[in-house]
Amino acid sequence: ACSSKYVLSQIHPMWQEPLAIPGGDRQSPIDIAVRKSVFDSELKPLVYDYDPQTCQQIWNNGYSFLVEYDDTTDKSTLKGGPLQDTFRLCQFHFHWGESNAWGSEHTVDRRLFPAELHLVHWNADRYSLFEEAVMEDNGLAVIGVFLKVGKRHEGLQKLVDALPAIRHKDSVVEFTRFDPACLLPANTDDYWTYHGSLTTPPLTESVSWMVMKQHIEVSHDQLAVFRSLLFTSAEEDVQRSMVNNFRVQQSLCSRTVRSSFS
Ligand SMILES: NS(=O)(=O)c1ccc(C(=O)NCc2cc(F)ccc2F)cc1
Ligand SMILES: [Zn+2]
Repeated sequence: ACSSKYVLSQIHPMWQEPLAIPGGDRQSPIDIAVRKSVFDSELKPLVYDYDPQTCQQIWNNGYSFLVEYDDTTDKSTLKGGPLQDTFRLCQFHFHWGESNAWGSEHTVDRRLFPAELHLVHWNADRYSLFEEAVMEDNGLAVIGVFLKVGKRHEGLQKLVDALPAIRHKDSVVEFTRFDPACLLPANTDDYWTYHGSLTTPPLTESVSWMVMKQHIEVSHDQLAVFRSLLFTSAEEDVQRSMVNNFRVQQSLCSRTVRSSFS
């Protein structure tokens, strides 16, 4: 009876909250209460400069799928915004729900989106490796972009077409010449920014978050392919759909969310 593989979409144990959290007063994600955010005229536009040639592979890490970039040189960088230094792109990934009603990690005035994109960068001016930067206060910069279901996203399709090859945890395929800038909204000047953490263990409090005000649109069918991924490796008897891979909103504590727009 165990030989028949069946698929469950249950809350993955990983998303039960760990007990002890380092510090714990600047955790992510959060709800962005728009009327409580503070306009900061000092915030500059984001300056991103991504080289599609640095795209290397796409893989299923058992939490999400990641598109990884060569971050051994300053070829794909982010600066400006609230950032003092130059940050290198190391990977991007998504979080999504089992239905279009939820899936994002951040919310805006409690509004949930079906999915959220995270572009992960680390401070190459001050550290020499991601693993070092991830432990430091000003070590990481993550851009968050909300996804809404609507028209098909042409740039996303190349990525969607690669997903069946990495259905199971720990599967990886070569993935090249993908420009992550195509996943950014037209307007990247309007964002909210705050100091937070990784949203998956080890939840380290090293992230400058920049959440875009403008969302991008993907089609229902494109999002459905995300949900065809599995949390489980090929060897496991019970396969579990990779859905609801988001963390619940955390307390803002004494933090203020700043906006780059009034
Ligand atoms: N959802 S998110 O954008 O907040 C996020 C971004 C990156 C990571 C990550 O790199 N984890 C692995 C990892 C963490 C470490 F702390 C050290 C090494 C390492 F590989 C986790 C969550
Ligand atoms: Zn993430």
